[in-house]
Amino acid sequence: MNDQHMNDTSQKVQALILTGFGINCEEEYAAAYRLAGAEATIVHLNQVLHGHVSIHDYDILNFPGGFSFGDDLGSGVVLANKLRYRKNAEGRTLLDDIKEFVANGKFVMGICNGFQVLVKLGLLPNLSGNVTPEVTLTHNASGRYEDRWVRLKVNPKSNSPFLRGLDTMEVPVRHGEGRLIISGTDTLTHIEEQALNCLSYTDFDGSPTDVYPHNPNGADLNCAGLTDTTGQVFGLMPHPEAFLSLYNHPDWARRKRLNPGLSEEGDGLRLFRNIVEHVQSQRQTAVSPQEASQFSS
Ligand SMILES: NC(=O)CC[C@H](N)C(=O)O
Repeated sequence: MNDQHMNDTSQKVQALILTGFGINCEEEYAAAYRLAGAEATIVHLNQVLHGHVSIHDYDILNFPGGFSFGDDLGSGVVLANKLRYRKNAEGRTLLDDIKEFVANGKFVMGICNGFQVLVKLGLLPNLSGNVTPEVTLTHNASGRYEDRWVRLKVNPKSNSPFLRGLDTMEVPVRHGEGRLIISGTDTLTHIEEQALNCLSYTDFDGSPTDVYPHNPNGADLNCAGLTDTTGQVFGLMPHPEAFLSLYNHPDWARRKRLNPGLSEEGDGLRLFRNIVEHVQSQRQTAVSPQEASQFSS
C-alpha cells in the first residue's frame, strides 16, 4: 500500500492490531474497529518484527490487552523492551518505525496491557519527546487483580481526536497492575497543564475520585488514561472494546426496561468511531499530489 492509496477516501481506514506472546484481547479490538467502519487486521508481532508486515501501511497501530510474556518483570516490560531493542535486518527497531509513524501524523492506541507497553516504552506521556519512561504503572493499591465496571470522565481539555466530544463512559477494568505512579512534581504539573491525563475514574456522580472501588487501583490524579502531547498516542487501563453493545453491560435488562429508547451501542464504541471518523475526515481534507502540483504551477 502506498501513500496515494492511504489518501484514497474510498479506502477504508486501516487498523493494525498486534497479537502474540500472551496478548488476548485482539478479537474484541478488531470487532470494535469493524463496527466503527474500519478494516481491522490482526497480525502476530513477529510478522512485523521480521518485516513481513509494515506498520506504515496502516492508519492506526493498536496494542491490545492481555498478559504479554506472562507479566514477567512487570506488565508490559518485556514487550516494550522487544520494541525498543530488537533490531531487524536493516538495524532498525520497531520503536524507530513507531516514531516515524507518529511523526507522519498517524495514531497509536494501547488498551490495558497495551497501555502498559506504551508507558514502559516511554511513548506515553513522552513529555520530553525522547521516548524514555517518565511515569509507571504498577500493582493496584488493593494488592489484587481488579475485575469490575468503572465510570470514567474525559478531560474536557484533552486535544486527542480519540476523545473528541466524549464526556463520560462506563467500561470494565480487568488488571493487576493499573496504578499509575507519577513521581516528580514537574512531571505531574506538565501532565496536568497539557491535559495528558485524559481520563479519570469517577464516583456515581461523575466526580473524579480516589475512593476504592470507584477508583480500582489508586492511580495518581485518579488517572485511567494518558495521551502524548500530540494527542495521537493514547492509552487506557479500562477496556472500551469490551463494551461495544448495550448487551455487554451487566445491567442492560433493567436499563432497557426503564428506558426502552436506550441506544443499543456500548459506550466504548464511541471512542473507535471517533478515531475512524477523524482519519476519514483527514483524508477528505488532505491535498492530493495532483492538486498540490496545480497550486505550485
Ligand atoms: N487485561 C489486561 O490487559 C491485563 C494487563 C496486565 N496483565 C495486568 O494484569 O495488569
